[in-house]
Amino acid sequence: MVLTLRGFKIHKELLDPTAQEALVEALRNVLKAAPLFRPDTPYGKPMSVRMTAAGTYGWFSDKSGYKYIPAHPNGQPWPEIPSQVLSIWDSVTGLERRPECCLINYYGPDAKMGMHRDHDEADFQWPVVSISLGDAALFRIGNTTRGGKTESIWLQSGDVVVMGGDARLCYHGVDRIRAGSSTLLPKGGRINLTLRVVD
Ligand SMILES: O=C(O)CCC(=O)C(=O)O
Ligand SMILES: [Fe+2]
Repeated sequence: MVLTLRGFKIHKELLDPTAQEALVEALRNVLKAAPLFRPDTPYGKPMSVRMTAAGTYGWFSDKSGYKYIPAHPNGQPWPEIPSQVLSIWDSVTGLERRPECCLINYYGPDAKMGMHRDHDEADFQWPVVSISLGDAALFRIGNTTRGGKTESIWLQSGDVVVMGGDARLCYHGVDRIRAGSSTLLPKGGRINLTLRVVD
């Protein structure tokens, strides 16, 4: 089932439990090679989400701002994006072009993500694809400018969201996680993958 909310295409339960398990297994290797870290916002406050990445680029934030970087803060190149993840991109976008960054966000029980737009990429014609695994998250969608009315939807494990077209530059964020709502991740919490064409 695909829902459209303000141009965000939400593929409910696109990934069945077996596909979700396989994805978690593939991510285990990525996380071993590129451990989660907690970036600082440009305002100096640590983010509540921990993150890492796979692909040519990883997304990074510190006092100097937001940017894409070619290696993990520990100096190692980012691992490759797992093939299962690329197949999901292929199936929901139908594009020849593939993403160069798979950002991996880990939300513990108290983590959230403030309203923002993804606008550090070179070309906004390419969509952003987001994959939810583990605990459910209350996802809020706003407008192309900050403020105004918003709408929220719970994203469940296995849901895949495509932000393309006018929705590509819409504000969005995660208000909260419903801790314990999924048993997919052994330690609980939520993993969100966002796939982006960077260059
Ligand atoms: O966790 C989510 O569902 C959204 C993540 C997000 O918006 C981002 O990483 O830019
Ligand atoms: Fe985002």
